[in-house]
This record gives sequence, C-alpha cells and structure tokens, in this order.
Amino acid sequence: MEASIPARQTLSTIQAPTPAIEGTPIADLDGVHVRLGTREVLRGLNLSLHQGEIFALLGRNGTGKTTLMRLLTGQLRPTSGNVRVFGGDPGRDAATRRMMSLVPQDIALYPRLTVRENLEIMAGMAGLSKRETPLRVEEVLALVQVEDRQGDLIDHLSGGYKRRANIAAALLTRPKLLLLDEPTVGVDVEARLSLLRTLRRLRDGGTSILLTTHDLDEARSQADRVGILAFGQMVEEGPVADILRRMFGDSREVVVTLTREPGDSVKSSLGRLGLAPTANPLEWTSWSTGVEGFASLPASLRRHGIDLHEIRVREPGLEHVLAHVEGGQP
Ligand SMILES: Nc1ncnc2c1ncn2[C@@H]1O[C@H](COP(=O)(O)OP(=O)(O)OP(=O)(O)O)[C@@H](O)[C@H]1O
Repeated sequence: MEASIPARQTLSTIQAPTPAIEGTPIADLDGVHVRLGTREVLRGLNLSLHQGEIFALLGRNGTGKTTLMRLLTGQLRPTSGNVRVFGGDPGRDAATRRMMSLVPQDIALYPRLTVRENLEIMAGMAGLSKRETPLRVEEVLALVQVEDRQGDLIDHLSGGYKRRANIAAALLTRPKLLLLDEPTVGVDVEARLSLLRTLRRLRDGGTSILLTTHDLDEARSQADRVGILAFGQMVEEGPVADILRRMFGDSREVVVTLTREPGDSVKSSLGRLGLAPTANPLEWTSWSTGVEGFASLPASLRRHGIDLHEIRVREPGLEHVLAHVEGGQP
C-alpha cells in the first residue's frame, strides 16, 4: 500500500508558495504582534481582506481570532506592526471605524424592548437622523428578514431571530466591512441557512465579511477564502480548494475500520502495512494517490489475520488541514 502523504514533514516540504490572490484589498495587517499580559497572542501576522468576499477565520479556541477582530475594529492597538482598513488606522480614525460593524457573539440588544425599538435606539446612537431612521430600519429588517417579528420583545425571540436582530443592528450604518464572531453558534438549521443567505446577499452587494467559525463544513461551503490562525500567525490562507490541492494534491485518506480493538502484534502488522492509529482504536488510516494503493489492502489484512469491518476512501477536508497545521511547531 502506498502511504506517501501526509506525514507532517512530508507535507511541509511539498507546500508551494501561496498563489497571488485577486481582489481589491480593503484591510491589511502587516507583521502584527499583539502581547496581552504575558502572552504573545499574535506573532507577526499578515492578512489582506478583499472587497466583496466572505472570509472565514478558523483556529482553535484561544488562537487569537477575537483579538484579530478587535485590531480591525480599532478596539485594540498592535504592540507592533501595521493595521490599515480602508486606508486608515482604525485605532486612530473614527471615520475608518464608522465604515465597519462588529456583530459580537453575545446578543447586544435590550431584551425588554421590541426589535424595532432596539433598532430605532441603535440608529440614534449611530448618528442617524430622525428623518432617515424609519427608512433605514425598514431596510435592515428586510435585509435580515425579521419584518414579521419587529413588534416582538427581544426576550421572546428564538436564538436564530435574536442573531438576525443583532445583525440588523450592525447593518444600520451600511458598513462596508462586517465582522461576525461565530454568527451561527447555537441556532437551528433553518435559522442558520437563513443567516448564511443574508450574508451571501450582503457579500453580493459588495460588503466584505469576516467571520469566525468552528464549523468547517460551513467555512468550506460559504467562504470565498479561509484563513487558519495558529501559533500567532496566519498559517494557511486562500480558497479552500486551493489549500487542499496545495497541501494534499491527489492524495485521499484511506480509513480502515476493524471489527475489534487490535492487540500489540496486530498493531505492529497494521503499522507495517502503512496504517497509522487514530483517536478511535478501531480506525486506522493511511494516504494513497490511486486505487492500486488500497485495492490490495483487504487481502493484505486477511493475510495478517486482521478482520476488516469496513474500508473507506475520504476526500481531504479542512479537518485534515487543521490537524496538520495545528500539529506543527509553534
Ligand atoms: N486581556 C487579556 N489579557 C491576557 N490574555 C488575554 C486577554 N484577552 C485575551 N487573552 C488571551 O489571548 C488569547 C487569544 O484570545 P482570543 O479571544 O483572541 O482567542 P479566540 O481565538 O477568539 O478564542 P475562541 O475561539 O475561544 O473565541 C487567549 O489565550 C486569551 O486567553
């Protein structure tokens, strides 16, 4: 069996340089370092965001995704390095900050007021005039499709509707860059699809969207580009298909499921056949670039007296990318 890829070291050596990315940059982070307390959270991070794209920021808990958002919104200044958004410094320029909105993970609305009342108050706080407020409120209610619930108290809304109302508030100022911290966490499938449709509509209208998510399927299906944050840097960045091609080429993961947990001698045999253990003691994996690589595997396992329950071939996905980059050295 061919087990060529992806031992971590092998992968690092086959990675090609990131190809040039098209699109008008609207935000640039250049060599950004951030120290919080004794921790160096970001260590020379580089990132460009483009106009009219959905960019999904991925990475384990605590890797600095929220920190990066706070840099973009100017709530946090870098310890060193440069942050430019729409040509300005968000830490210094109020005009730059007004061009973007952050949708936090927590619902930032008054629970005992209706959706409409919340939006009217937020419009006033954002500096919209009394004359333009009603029209803009109507527009954002329509954009996030909460018109039918505008008279309900926030407290009485489901999680999905609360999220939509939260996004509606962020859209009052017509931001050119919308940042969302885990927008779909804890909402049901229907609400999630509706939220994602809203984001795509905004993107198609020219808004740039940066969102954080731990949902890899969502990132793959919705984002024009993803960025993977690990060890204080953007370790991978680009369209998912490009990252997968660059990292895995034609390789596919072969997953072997055994009928029972292997003992030491069977484990040695599996290792000799090029299979590596996974977190599930019944599952062993290898990588192969062609059918020939695994077609003979069932017979080989039988010869070693190993009972096979199932053999599957999997396309590489973002979970493989994350496992690879997060297993690297800081
Ligand atoms: N004020 C602070 N002082 C010290 N450390 C901090 C401070 N704020 C955040 N941190 C640490 O910085 C790191 C990055 O935090 P951040 O919230 O940006 O991570 P994250 O990727 O958004 O995490 P999650 O996925 O859990 O939301 C974490 O280890 C966090 O504990």
